[in-house]
Amino acid sequence: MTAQTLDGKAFAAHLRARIAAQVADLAPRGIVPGLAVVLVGEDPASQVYVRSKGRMTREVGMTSFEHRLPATTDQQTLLALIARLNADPAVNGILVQLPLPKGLDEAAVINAILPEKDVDGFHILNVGRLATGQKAMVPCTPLGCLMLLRDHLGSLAGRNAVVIGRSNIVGKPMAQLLLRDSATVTVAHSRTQDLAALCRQADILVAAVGRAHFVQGDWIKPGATVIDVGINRTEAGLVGDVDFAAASQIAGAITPVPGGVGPMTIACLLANTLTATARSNGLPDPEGLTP
Ligand SMILES: Nc1nc2c(c(=O)[nH]1)N[C@@H](CN(C=O)c1ccc(C(=O)N[C@@H](CCC(=O)O)C(=O)O)cc1)CN2
Repeated sequence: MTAQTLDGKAFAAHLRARIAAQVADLAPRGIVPGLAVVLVGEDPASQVYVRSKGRMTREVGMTSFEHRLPATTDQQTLLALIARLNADPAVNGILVQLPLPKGLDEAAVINAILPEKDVDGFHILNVGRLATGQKAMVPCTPLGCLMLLRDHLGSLAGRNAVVIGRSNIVGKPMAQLLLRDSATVTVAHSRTQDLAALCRQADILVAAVGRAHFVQGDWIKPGATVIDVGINRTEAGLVGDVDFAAASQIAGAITPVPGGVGPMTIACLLANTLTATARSNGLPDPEGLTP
């Protein structure tokens, strides 16, 4: 069997076009969504992601505000910038690019963002709202995974889902979203016993471990849908957490790396910015952009 490739790049392009149309619909009301991205330090990958975020924000007709601070920035300076962005009515969404340089308190910085402007969905209030089924801002990467899964499978109800990885950015919110869609969810991690056997029971397998080709072909249940969140830079280029060549012989569908989940992350950031803008203006949530 050769798995269907779930083309995140094409899906994300389509999603951005829909967002652009909804942004254009807001213009007659004098509403232009604004997204502020804060980058501290010079991490090369983060610089690439922030550049792409700025470009795509402008492409869908939103206003992009970029704040680049040196790696030596102290906590107080960063918090002062966030306070200014919180108070700025032109800014509907605020994102602090992660990881932050050592010495800065990531949790304190994230929790300083107004929850309604927290387009990353990392603020403790949004985490709690998602976990309790309330209206939340939802983290972009898991939201993108959910969109791909729903598009491919339709209903996720009753399906066995295994999420490998328990990070706050991907693993935990992914598990919450799958639960919300009535999947039966197991979160696996470095201490999980017989991970291969567990994965072989998964109708949906989400790999978010950050280790190149960690998930092997014979871990996959025949016909399963495999979502690879990993982005690992190796001598052979960019690869995922799943051995794509081997897994695609057994899976029913699989996301590639690059071109799978990655592009969905930025498209969902724009979706969240539009959602934040709509909510702050007392408008209904935009069509098809929230879980
Ligand atoms: N504040 C945040 N920080 C980080 C997040 C996040 O969601 N919020 N996620 C990642 C990085 N990230 C966005 O910030 C991101 C990662 C990957 C891609 C992407 O399109 N990847 C491409 C490959 C691009 C490349 O060559 O590196 C792909 O997979 O096809 C977009 C955004 C950590 N930080």
